[in-house]
Amino acid sequence: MKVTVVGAGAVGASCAQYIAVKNFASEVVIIDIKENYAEGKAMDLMQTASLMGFDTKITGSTNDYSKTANSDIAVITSGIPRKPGMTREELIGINAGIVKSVAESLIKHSPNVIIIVVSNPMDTMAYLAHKSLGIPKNRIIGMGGALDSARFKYRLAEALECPASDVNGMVIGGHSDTGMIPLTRFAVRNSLPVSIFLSEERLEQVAADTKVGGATLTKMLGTSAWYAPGAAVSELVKAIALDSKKMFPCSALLEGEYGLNDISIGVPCILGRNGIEKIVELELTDAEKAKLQESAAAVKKTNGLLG
Ligand SMILES: NC(=O)c1ccc[n+]([C@@H]2O[C@H](COP(=O)([O-])OP(=O)(O)OC[C@H]3O[C@@H](n4cnc5c(N)ncnc54)[C@H](O)[C@@H]3O)[C@@H](O)[C@H]2O)c1
Ligand SMILES: O=C(O)C[C@H](O)C(=O)O
Repeated sequence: MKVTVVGAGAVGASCAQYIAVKNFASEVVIIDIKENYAEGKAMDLMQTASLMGFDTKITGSTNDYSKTANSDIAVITSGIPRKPGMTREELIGINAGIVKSVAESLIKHSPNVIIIVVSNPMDTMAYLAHKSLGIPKNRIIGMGGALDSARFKYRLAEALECPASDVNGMVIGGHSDTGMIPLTRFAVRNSLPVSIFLSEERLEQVAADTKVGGATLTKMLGTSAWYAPGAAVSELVKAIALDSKKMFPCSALLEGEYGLNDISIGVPCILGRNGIEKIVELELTDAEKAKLQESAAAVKKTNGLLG
């Protein structure tokens, strides 16, 4: 299993690290435009192999896509991150050109690759990859919901004063400060609805904190987060590599599901060796449906800014 990670920055390096440490891929190639940067990150990571006990071979390359040839999975993290006070949508002007050219270079050398788009604004960048490449829709996956759901679980565990491993919950909708939809109705501690333990007001606070999870960290760090994003990507890569058929909310191109068309947005997906193997359609309440429609309208507005 060969995995390419484009962008050797904070998220790309964290993603390569988690993939290697989980030890399921034979090879990870990191690629960046900054001279020697990916090579340096790859060497540094390789020097952790004997310490961390993994056998994955990590190499780096400065923009030479021939090194990525025949990748099974490629992750696009190239582009600029936001600074405190910015929205993800403000990154479109610079990141759209980067994501389009990177996606085209990847497909030239790996015609069967499954692409995971991370660069922001992620739902629009995933849509752009679909429109630019025209490959089967199961092979382009936007990563946002897996991260947002991890943050939802973190906030639920905080409110419940329990370990995150005791809770489960999912966030669907657009990967934006206002568009995320934490599905509080379905969230559980062990198998019990969290509404047994938390008041409506506390659950609303959990949802609100989840939605601004990225902005909160950007304010604290001066740039956006990387550990949880990298870990979330590594879980999607692992589910595809191991053909696990696990469910994650992913930004998927919709063709009528949830009443939406011509948009990539976060919905529950089953991941396996073919990428998105199934989009799961939930029975949403009228209020949840309205939130999803509103979230989709905002993503479409951003898509409209693509040249
Ligand atoms: N979808 C998500 O959940 C999620 C989570 C975190 C970050 N992000 C996004 O991921 C992106 C990367 O964030 P980061 O913190 O790693 O930024 P970063 O600045 O640390 O790294 C980005 C890297 O991309 C490289 N790059 C730029 N243009 C390139 C090109 N054409 N080809 C190859 N490499 C190129 C840069 O040289 C840099 O090393 C941002 O757009 C950020 O908003 C998304
Ligand atoms: O918040 C950001 O801009 C980066 C990323 O989308 C995140 O949620 O951490």
